[in-house]
Amino acid sequence: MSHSILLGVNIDHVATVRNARGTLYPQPVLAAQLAEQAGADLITLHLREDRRHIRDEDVRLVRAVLQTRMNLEMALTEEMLAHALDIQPQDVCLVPEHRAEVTTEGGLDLIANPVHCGRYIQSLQDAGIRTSIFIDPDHAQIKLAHELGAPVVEIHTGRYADARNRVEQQRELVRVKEAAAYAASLGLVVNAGHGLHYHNVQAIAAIAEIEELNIGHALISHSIFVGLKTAIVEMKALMQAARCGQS
Ligand SMILES: CC(=O)[C@@H](O)[C@H](O)COP(=O)(O)O
Ligand SMILES: NCC(=O)COP(=O)(O)O
Repeated sequence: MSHSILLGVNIDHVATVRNARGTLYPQPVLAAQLAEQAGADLITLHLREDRRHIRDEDVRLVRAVLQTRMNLEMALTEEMLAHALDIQPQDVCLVPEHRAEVTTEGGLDLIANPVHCGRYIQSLQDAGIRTSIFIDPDHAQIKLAHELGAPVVEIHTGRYADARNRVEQQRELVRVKEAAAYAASLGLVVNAGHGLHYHNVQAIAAIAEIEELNIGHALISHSIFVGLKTAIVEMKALMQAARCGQS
């Protein structure tokens, strides 16, 4: 457990803006460099099968210039495994993908296919790539992630973020807290992410077992109005204040 908490900036939606018009700008690689200069502890990017935002060239460019750490999110496909083994990011986060989804809808279901998931974890770990599992706050899934050899889990905070009222939000917060404590008790590195923004991040950042938050859509959205540097500085300040019990 640490007094500081790391911020992974997910730059997917810089590419969304670029792809909207098919221009060369805004460049995700420039966003990655500016984010690092602003204090991002790592850069997260999701190379989706449908390339709706981040594309193969973005991953190569970012990997070539990154000073901190690349966390590459990918589905469990042979194509994506080959990309990861070629690019050699410091971290990979295995996430479920469904083409029709607007965004990631849930954590990876390890229980449904443990052998398949275990093979990807083993291949990545054998290549020296630290493997994280994007996972629901579910003890059975977390236990299996540990048994399959994943050193890291990223707890899906989507249900917390999408809660329709305070009661539901509190219930989901308790699930995240209990899952974080359980994962840490197994010796896993515990991260969290999805749907976090400037008004809901505090309660998650205050969870002592969580080492890193990956935040993208809300931060990039805010940067449209205040700039990327300010958006990152503000988010890190909120996270750190929450971690130190000052919010
Ligand atoms: C796994 C996760 O929650 C996000 O990092 C993921 O990238 C969401 O997908 P989009 O970025 O396409 O919304
Ligand atoms: N894994 C979560 C992530 O990278 C960013 O998710 P979001 O903040 O874009 O919802």
